[in-house]
Amino acid sequence: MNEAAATTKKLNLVLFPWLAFGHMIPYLELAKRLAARGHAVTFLSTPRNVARLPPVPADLSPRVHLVALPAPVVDGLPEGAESTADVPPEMNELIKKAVDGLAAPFAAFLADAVADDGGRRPDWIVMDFCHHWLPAIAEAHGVPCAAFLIVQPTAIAFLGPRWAQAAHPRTTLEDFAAPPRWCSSFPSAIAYRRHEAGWAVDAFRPNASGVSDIERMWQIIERTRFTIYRSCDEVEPGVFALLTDLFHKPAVPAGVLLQPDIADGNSSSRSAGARSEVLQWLDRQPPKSTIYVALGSEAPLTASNLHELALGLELAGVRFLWAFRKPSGMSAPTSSTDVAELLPAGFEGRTRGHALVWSGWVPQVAVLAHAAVGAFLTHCGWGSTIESLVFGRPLVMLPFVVDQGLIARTMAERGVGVEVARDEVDGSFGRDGVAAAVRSVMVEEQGEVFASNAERLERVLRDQRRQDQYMDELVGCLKRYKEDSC
Ligand SMILES: C[C@@H]1O[C@H](OP(=O)(O)OP(=O)(O)OC[C@H]2O[C@@H](n3ccc(=O)[nH]c3=O)[C@H](O)[C@@H]2O)[C@H](O)[C@H](O)[C@H]1O
Repeated sequence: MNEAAATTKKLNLVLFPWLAFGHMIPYLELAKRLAARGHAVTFLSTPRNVARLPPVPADLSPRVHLVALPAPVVDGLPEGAESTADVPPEMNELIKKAVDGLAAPFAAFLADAVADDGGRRPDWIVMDFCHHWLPAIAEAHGVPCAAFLIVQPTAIAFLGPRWAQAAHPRTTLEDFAAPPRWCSSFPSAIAYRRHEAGWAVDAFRPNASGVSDIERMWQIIERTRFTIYRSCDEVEPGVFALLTDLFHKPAVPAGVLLQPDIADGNSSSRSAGARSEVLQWLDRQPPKSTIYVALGSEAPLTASNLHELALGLELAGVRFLWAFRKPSGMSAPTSSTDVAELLPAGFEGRTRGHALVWSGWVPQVAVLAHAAVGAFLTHCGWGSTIESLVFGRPLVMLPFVVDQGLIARTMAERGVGVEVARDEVDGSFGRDGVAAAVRSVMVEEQGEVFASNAERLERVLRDQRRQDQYMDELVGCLKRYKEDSC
C-alpha cells in the first residue's frame, strides 16, 4: 500500500473489555473516538452488559457495532451475573471464569468475521488484561492484537514485567511495600502500604479462575504488538518511556478519554432519574463549598469503616454529597430508610441541610463538573481520579485495592491531594483522620495549594487539541504496527 492510501485507510477494529463497567466505559469512549475518525468498531461483551451500556451518539452509532456473545454458565455464578457489578468482590474470580468461557464463542465470531468477504475482516483486536487465551486464536487467523489497559500505567510499571519478577522475586507484603529494586528510576515514594500489599501478593498467585492476574497481564502484553493506556505524559510524566523500556513493547497513551465540554450528564439514560435531583441539590450550594464522596462499587468497606467515614464527614463540618454504596457483603439499600439503617444513629438528621446521601446512580462526571464541588473524597479508582483531575478538583484519598494505593501515592506526590491517615498494618482509619484530611483540603490554608495544583493540571488536560493529538497518534500506531510487527 502506498503512503497516501495507508494514511486515509479506515480500520476495522474489535474491542473486547473485561466484564466490569469501570473497563467497559473507557473502552466505549475509545470506540467513540475511533468511530469519530471514520473507523469501524465492533464492541464485544455479553447480552446484559451490552443492554446496560450508555447509548452511543447517533452520528457515531453506524460505525460502533455492539455484539453480544452468549454469556457462559459458570458453576457458582448466579444466573444473570455478567459483570463485576452483579456480584460481591469475592466472586470476581468467577467473572474471570466467565471471560475464559467466552473463548469458544469468540473463536466462532472471529472465524465468521474473517471468512466474510463483505469487509468485516478485523484489522485489529484490542483486548483487556484478562483475555490471555485470545492472542492464540487471533494468530491462527493472522489478525494482529493490541492491549488496552485502563488501570494506572504507573501501577503496571510498579508490578513490572516477567523478567523483573524472575530476577528479583517479590512474594511478601514487605516486598510490595517498597519501590521495585530492578528499576532505579522509579519514584521512591510510590509503593503499596503494608495493609494494601496483600492485593499485590495475591495477584501474583493463581486464583479460583486457575490463572493469576499478573500471568494474564504478562501474556497479554507479551503476545500483543503494543499496549495502549488511558493516561498521558501530562498526568504521569515519563511513564510511557519507562513502560516501553520495561516491557520491550511500545506503550502508547490514549489520553484521558474525557471531554470537559460534554460533561453535562445528559448523555446517559441511566443517570436521567438521579441527575436532576443530585444536580439540583448541588445548584443550591455555594461555589466550591461541597465535597463529593464516592468510593466506587468494589471497595471492600466494612460497616465500621462506613460509620467512621460518616462521623468524620460530620466532624469536618463541611457540605458533602455522598454517593452511598453498601459495605461489601450486605444487600444493596433500596430505600432511604435502608440507607439510614447503615449510618450512625441520628446522622441524617444532624447533617440534613448541608449534606445529601444518595444511594442511586450518580452522574459522577456532571457532579465533578459542577461549580459547587470543591473536592473529591475518592477510593482512587483510575477512572474517578482522571475525572477529578480534568475538572481541577483536589483529592481526599481513601484507597483500597488493585492500583488505588499507588494512584493515591502518585497524586500526593503531584500535590493535588492528601490521603486519609490509616494504620500502616491493618489499614484501619477513624473519624478524626477523615475529618483532618477533609478539612486540610476544603478548609485550611494548605487546601489552596492542593486546589491550585489541581487547577494547573486541569488547564493542561483541557487542551482538547493535545488530547485529540494523542488519539491521532494512536491511530497512526494502529496503521504502522499493522504492517510491521514490532
Ligand atoms: C479495580 C479497580 O477498578 C476500578 O474501577 P472502579 O469502578 O472501582 O472505579 P473507577 O475507575 O473510578 O470507575 C468508576 C466509574 O463509574 C462512574 N460512576 C460510578 C458510580 C456512580 O454512581 N456513577 C458513576 O458515574 C464514575 O464516573 C467512573 O467513571 C479502576 O479500574 C481502578 O483503577 C481499579 O483499581
